[in-house]
Amino acid sequence: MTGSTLIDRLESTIRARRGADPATSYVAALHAAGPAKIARKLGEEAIETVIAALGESDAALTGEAADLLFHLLVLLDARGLSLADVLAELEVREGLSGIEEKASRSR
Ligand SMILES: N=c1c2ncn([C@@H]3O[C@H](COP(=O)(O)OP(=O)(O)OP(=O)(O)O)[C@@H](O)[C@H]3O)c2ncn1[C@@H]1O[C@H](COP(=O)(O)O)[C@@H](O)[C@H]1O
Repeated sequence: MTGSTLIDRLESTIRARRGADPATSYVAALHAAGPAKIARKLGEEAIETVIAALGESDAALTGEAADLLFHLLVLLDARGLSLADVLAELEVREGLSGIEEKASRSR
């Protein structure tokens, strides 16, 4: 399974669950709690990922990283954005760093 297929599917699910019943949907519960709650959860997951990276097993780190990525997708979706927008920005930077590399090689 390719990463992009999984991410596409997860992003569609997140979009579809936005307006679901908060009692049965975690995504809907996050949206019902508001953007500050979504941002706070992302921050918590980031901290948990750092803690796992510094002293826990690879399995623990993988699990925390999955939580982090999931909450990032929810946060982006809440702003009408998607991972494709982030990847587009990284692509621009890749192009820029290629230009800088060429420039420094020709100096
Ligand atoms: N991938 C995920 C996913 N990863 C993590 N989580 C939830 O993220 C939360 C992580 O928060 P914590 O570790 O702090 O655990 P917690 O104490 O339960 O969280 P809080 O009560 O503090 O908010 C947990 O409740 C997890 O269940 C996820 N919830 C949903 N998904 C995907 O989103 C889809 C839609 O989910 P629903 O909206 O619930 O239908 C699901 O089918 C899944 O594919």
